[in-house]
Amino acid sequence: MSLPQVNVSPEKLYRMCYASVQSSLLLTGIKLKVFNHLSKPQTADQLARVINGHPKNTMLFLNGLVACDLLLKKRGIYSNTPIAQTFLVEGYSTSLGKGFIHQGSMYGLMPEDLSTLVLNGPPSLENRMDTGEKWGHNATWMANNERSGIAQQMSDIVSALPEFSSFEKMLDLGGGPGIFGIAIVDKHPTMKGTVFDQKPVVEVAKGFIREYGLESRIDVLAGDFNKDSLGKGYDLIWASSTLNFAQNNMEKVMKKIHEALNPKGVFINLSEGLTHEGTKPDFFVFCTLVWAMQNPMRPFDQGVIADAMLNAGFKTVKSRILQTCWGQMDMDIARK
Ligand SMILES: C[S@@+](CC[C@H](N)C(=O)[O-])C[C@H]1O[C@@H](n2cnc3c(N)ncnc32)[C@H](O)[C@@H]1O
Repeated sequence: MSLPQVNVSPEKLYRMCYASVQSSLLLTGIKLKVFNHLSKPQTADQLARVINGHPKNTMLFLNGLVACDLLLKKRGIYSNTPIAQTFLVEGYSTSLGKGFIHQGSMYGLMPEDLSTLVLNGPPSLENRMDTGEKWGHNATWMANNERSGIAQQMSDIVSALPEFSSFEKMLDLGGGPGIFGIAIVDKHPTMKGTVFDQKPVVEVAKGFIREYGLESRIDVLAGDFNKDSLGKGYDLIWASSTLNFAQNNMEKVMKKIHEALNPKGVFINLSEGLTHEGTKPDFFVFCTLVWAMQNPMRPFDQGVIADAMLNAGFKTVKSRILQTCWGQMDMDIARK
């Protein structure tokens, strides 16, 4: 009897099996405030005393975080790497820890939970994520997701549009905490803006508008974009990661957007755009999988938004694929 002939390596499977260790290390580091403490370099024993931890296991845990490149270790002294220092220390406008804890609890499904979703489909309506209360609750940490790079990147792109200087009024549709709208309005000397979202969410947006001193230029409009008017007279409408909630109503909502724009107005949508029959880019396949299983909506396939824009009467649509810190995304720019 001889050993089997193996022509393919199972290494990828081992790595997938242990991938959840990395997310547990990240989330536990946030929970135990390790990154706050390691803003000041220290040994494992020193940190164990601070967090009241078991010395050997604290050292093993910190070694795991070093393997993830979130910490550095030099002669037994641990310190944050720049990515941990910028995004995982609490109390900054770029702190992402709170959001990761929330998202981790949603994505960190145990195999039995995922089997239930695969076998039984979405849970009852009470667990749905698209209620105004849930989004209102999440809007504060969502702001840090937005202002940790992507809002800056997008406002650079929008402000480089040839017609940008002529814009007088914009709408941030499904704007959440409103950071994209704030970043775009801030690039313009006079343009006014409105953040449209569900009532509990715009209440949070008001706080951020105040924080950036834009109360005289940005207001909020509470409503449901599937049912309510979006207002009118906009030169620019911006929507990011939000039209998934209009998926069953896309034709109507896109027509509303078209009507709410002034002649020659511009609608820009930023969303995931899945390709290869819904299997790429892997970042969005992974990060949308659980909510798509739990909710009625699903991630967009590439080109769906652009087609809807043309069907609603937009004259031209230009589509771009962008590398962002939220993964590869599609920007569709429609002109009326
Ligand atoms: C994923 S968040 C995106 C927020 C922000 N645009 C961004 O890119 O970070 C989706 C937003 O859509 C809003 N939303 C969902 N359904 C909506 C509806 N029917 N009417 C208005 N807003 C809605 C949610 O309240 C939430 O703020």
